[in-house]
Amino acid sequence: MRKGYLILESGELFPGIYVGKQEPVMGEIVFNTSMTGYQEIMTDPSYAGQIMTFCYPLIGNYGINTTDSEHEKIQMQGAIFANLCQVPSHYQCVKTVDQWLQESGIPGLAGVDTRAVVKAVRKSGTMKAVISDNPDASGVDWSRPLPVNTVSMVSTGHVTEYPGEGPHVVLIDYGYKKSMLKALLSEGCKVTVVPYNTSFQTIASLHPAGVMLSNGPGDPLQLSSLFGELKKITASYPTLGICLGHQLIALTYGAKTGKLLFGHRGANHPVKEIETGKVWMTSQNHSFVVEKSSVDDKTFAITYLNVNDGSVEGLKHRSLPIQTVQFHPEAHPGPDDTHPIFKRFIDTIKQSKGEKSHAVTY
Ligand SMILES: NC(=O)CC[C@H](N)C(=O)O
Repeated sequence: MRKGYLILESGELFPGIYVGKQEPVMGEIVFNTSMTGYQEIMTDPSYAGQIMTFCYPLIGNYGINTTDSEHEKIQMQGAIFANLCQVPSHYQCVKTVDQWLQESGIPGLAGVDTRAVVKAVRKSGTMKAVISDNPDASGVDWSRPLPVNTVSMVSTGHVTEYPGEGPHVVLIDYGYKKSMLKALLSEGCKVTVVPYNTSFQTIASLHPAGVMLSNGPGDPLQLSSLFGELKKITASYPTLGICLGHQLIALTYGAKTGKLLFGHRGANHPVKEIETGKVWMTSQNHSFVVEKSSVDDKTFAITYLNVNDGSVEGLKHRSLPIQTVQFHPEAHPGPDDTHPIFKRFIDTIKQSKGEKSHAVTY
């Protein structure tokens, strides 16, 4: 057992035991309050560049299986645990979290007072942090920048087609989670996954019936050079934007985004659907939000609001078939929850088929 330390840029130091790859790493410290789903969280490309603090005190008790990953590999820079179970029990378990971290070359710390870490992050906000075997914080170079072009690090480099009998959806990959693809395929869609910087012309040549903009890591403004193409794409096809996709659509149509102090990450974030007054429990994972005051009422209707802090959780374009959600409908923390958002998107595609009203020629 080797001692390791989590050092926050604000100066706090938290001791623990090194797990996974025992080497130093720097990232942005965040926390997630979910009680289960650690395999999905660790492989979600939206966490690229971040060190994740798991709030739930016991992680790893059902091990790692071959089916639940959201991507082929672990995406986070590092992981912080209170108790990390080394003897998991589940009929599908193939390895422990520690073994998986080691194989993947990702450092982690176990035995950490994660409640204290969360309190520090809630006070000072998400910030740089390091995992190291050296408790002397004076040696850390905090001026070292964290990567900003994180989407290009996780997006695919090629076009992949998944067959289906239903409407053809082009999924723009900013770091998509497999559950998103699965949700579309389960509705019978044919899906073509394309790289994050695919042009309008290339997408048009695929003749989609609808377009989906995925989740992804980092600040949505890293992709500001793509807003022109995104405007042509979203003005031409029924569009669904999820999380980063939602933020990109808002920015493309003139709204602004800002950064929350410590983000929303967990599986029980209450969101109110404005039209019905119904409250959904949602899975969330984001730092950035669309600023409510920047949403032009003539362009968008706000469709969902966060019950805890009133932040914008969804938009619907007033004249184009564009809908967006900040939360993750594919990650339904209960049995079905917000999956109907995909059904609604497919209904919109079916209704729009043949209609020329929104088609734009460039
Ligand atoms: N899950 C996501 O798509 C996250 C979006 C963005 N990277 C944020 O942190 O706000």
